[in-house]
Amino acid sequence: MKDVMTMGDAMITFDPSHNGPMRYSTSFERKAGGAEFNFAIGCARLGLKTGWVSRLGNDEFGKYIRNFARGEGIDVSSVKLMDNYSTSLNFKEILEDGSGRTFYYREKSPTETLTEHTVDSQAFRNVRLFHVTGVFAAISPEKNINLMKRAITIAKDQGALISFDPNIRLKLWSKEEANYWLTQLLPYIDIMLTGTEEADILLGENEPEKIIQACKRFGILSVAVKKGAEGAIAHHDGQTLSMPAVPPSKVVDTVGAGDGFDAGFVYGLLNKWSLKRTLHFANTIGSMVVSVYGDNEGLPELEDVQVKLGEKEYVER
Ligand SMILES: O=C(O)C(=O)C[C@H](O)[C@H](O)COP(=O)(O)O
Repeated sequence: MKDVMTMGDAMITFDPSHNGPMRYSTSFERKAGGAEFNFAIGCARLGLKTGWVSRLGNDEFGKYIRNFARGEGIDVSSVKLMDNYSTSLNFKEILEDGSGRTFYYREKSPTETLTEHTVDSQAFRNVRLFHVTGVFAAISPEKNINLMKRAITIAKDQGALISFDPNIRLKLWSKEEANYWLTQLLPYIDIMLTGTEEADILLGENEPEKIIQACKRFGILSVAVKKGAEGAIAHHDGQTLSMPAVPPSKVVDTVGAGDGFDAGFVYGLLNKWSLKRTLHFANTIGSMVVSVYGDNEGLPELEDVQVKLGEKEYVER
């Protein structure tokens, strides 16, 4: 039995060695990223038994990403390296305030080869939670929405919860396309993890209370609305709670905070924590991610969060 399963593309992420406009960035650090991949790392570091379904290029970068995931303790038995495909790339621009832009080179993603017929359907059985996001959907909308529906149905039939982060990337598709395809997934979703702008595209609502009500109309009973530095509002078990963000020690790179929040939120729900504890835990992880460079380098292990929350002592030497 796995705690968590996810499916999606991963990329080599090039982080600039200096902040500022990308056109002046002359050196980069080679790392790895991708929404579902970051989520899987976040879950695995918290101690959840995690699996990831993907396709990477049969190249040096694909081997690096697969080894990286394996090193994090993620089950990569459903990650295959494909001949004639190159691993996707992503160059990051980071501005002075930690915000930035991404530049994708992923026109022919190896996950194109992942179909209803080639996917290992066994991967979705016996999992407590299956996490999907709009990034994977955006890569090949028609094929991937069908694949996601099929995988979700397998997981759900065996009792899994389905969590969903719209992760709408307007460099990959338009608002209209995102709305058309992603709304098809909503009737299957149990846990919605969204930002307000994404919710506006998806549900036509950008106020947390209205987002929660709109989700309910699709049968989505657990909702977290992420508002970055303003904190988050969540609804679960009939209770709605708003909590401020946990102030980070510094903000150097905001990418990956949402994925980290998602991992923390599902961790709390899987452990049947109170909504208050779950939301504070997820906010804490988000704040830890933004104070470290990289999409997933700041994702903490469980012990790191416990130290941050004052639940455990940090012993220096
Ligand atoms: O896979 C993609 O296309 C991505 O955009 C990867 C991003 O690194 C993460 O998805 C970060 O997303 P946030 O956690 O919302 O900052």
